[in-house]
Parts: sequence; C-alpha cells; structure tokens
Amino acid sequence: MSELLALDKVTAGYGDSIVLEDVSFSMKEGDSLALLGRNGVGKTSLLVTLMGLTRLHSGSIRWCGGDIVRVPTYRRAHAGLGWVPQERYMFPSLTVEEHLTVVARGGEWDLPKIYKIFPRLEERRNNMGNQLSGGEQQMLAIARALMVSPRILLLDEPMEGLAPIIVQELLRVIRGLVKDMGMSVIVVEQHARMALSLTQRAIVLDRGRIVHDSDSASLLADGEKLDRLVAVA
Ligand SMILES: Nc1ncnc2c1ncn2[C@@H]1O[C@H](COP(=O)(O)OP(=O)(O)OP(=O)(O)O)[C@@H](O)[C@H]1O
Repeated sequence: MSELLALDKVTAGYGDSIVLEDVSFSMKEGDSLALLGRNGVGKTSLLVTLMGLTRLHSGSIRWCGGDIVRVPTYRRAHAGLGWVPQERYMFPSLTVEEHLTVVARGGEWDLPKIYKIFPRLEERRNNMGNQLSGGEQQMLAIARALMVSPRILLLDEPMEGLAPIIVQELLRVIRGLVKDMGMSVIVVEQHARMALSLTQRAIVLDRGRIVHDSDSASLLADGEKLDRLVAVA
C-alpha cells in the first residue's frame, strides 16, 4: 500500500504559541489510528493542522506524496481529507438530504450507499438540521464527510455526549467503515478503549508531543499503561 499521509517534525500552534512539537508519523492507505491523550494536549490541534488551520512553525506534511503545507483548507478537503469536527456544524435551514446532496461530488459515495449504512438518516431525510438528536447530527456529520468520497476520515470525538445506545450504533458503523471497507481513519477520542478497539495503531500525545506509539491491541491489553497515559490526573 502506498503512503497516504506523512508528518515530519511538525511544530505548530496558534499565532506565536506552540501546541504541537516535533510530531512525526506516517500512514498508508487503509491504516487506522487512534489519537489519544488527556484534555488539552493537542489532539484537536493536530487534526486542525492537517486541515491547514494552524500556524506551521516548522516541519512538513505530505499527502499522497505531495507537500500540502501551502495548500488551502478547501483544497485539502477536495484532495481527500474528510474532516468531521467536534462541533458538527449542522444548518438549521437544510434537510438531512440537502446536507448530503449539497456536497455530493459524484464519487464513490452516493445517497443510497449512505442510507444503507445510516438507515436512521434515511428515516430522517426530510428533517431539518435543527430537528435532529445529537447522535443523528453526528451520523449526518460523518455522512456528509463521506459524500465527498474522502481517502481518510478525521473523526474528532465522534462519541462525545451521546447516549450509550447511539454510541453502540455509531461504533458499529465506524467499525464497518474501517474494518470491512478499509477506510483510512484518525480517531480522536476521550473514550480511549473504544478508539483502540476500532483501530490498528495508537499514538498518545502529551503537551503536544508524541509520548507513545504502538499497535492498538497491545495498548488495550496493558490497562495500567493506558491509564497512566490517558487517565485524568
Ligand atoms: N484556537 C485556539 N487558539 C489558541 N489556543 C488554542 C486554540 N485551540 C486550542 N488552543 C490551545 O491549544 C492547546 C491544545 O488544545 P486542543 O484542543 O488541541 O487539545 P485536545 O487534546 O484536543 O483537548 P480536548 O480533549 O480538551 O479537546 C490547549 O492549550 C488549548 O488551549
């Protein structure tokens, strides 16, 4: 499999303040990565940096073999970076179906394929963006990213604030995307064990630096180490 994403010694932040330091890792097509760490260590900032929304102080980011450091955010999205931000950003004046058709690009994903994996969205197809539960909004946010036929999904705390039954439904869908369909993914999650169960590899950040990098299964099996790395102090 060819290289999809490669960060080399990335140091980035907001204005002069640095929140990521010397971050290096790479992913191949089909790889799945859990990005873990306590609150405020820079997980969201890393995804935001991939989308070009922080200030890159030094280092390089390659996407499909090309340097994307100077590529604007919308072109990164068109190039296959499917970002699902924590905030979800639903439009109250658009229906579920309009949220999807407005971004459709005639690629691998279309409405029937989306509705097959999210039957709940088909049931709600005529509901407005502000008439959805938190779980439905999260499903729509993921579905909207898929409609652009991304080569990687960047999921920022997809389970946050959702009822356990919805979390199970979303987990099943994300697991299907990652394990059955081979979708590349980076999952930022407070629920570390959940993220580890979905992915092959885990990186843990602390104060903007990578402090652990291993396969997900071995970190999941070492509960003591996992708690030391991610538990709230
Ligand atoms: N827009 C911003 N401007 C300035 N500083 C920011 C901004 N967003 C985040 N930060 C700072 O960057 C650091 C990393 O925050 P970030 O949200 O990336 O961490 P996180 O690991 O995703 O945390 P959480 O799990 O709480 O979302 C924090 O100190 C935060 O205050």
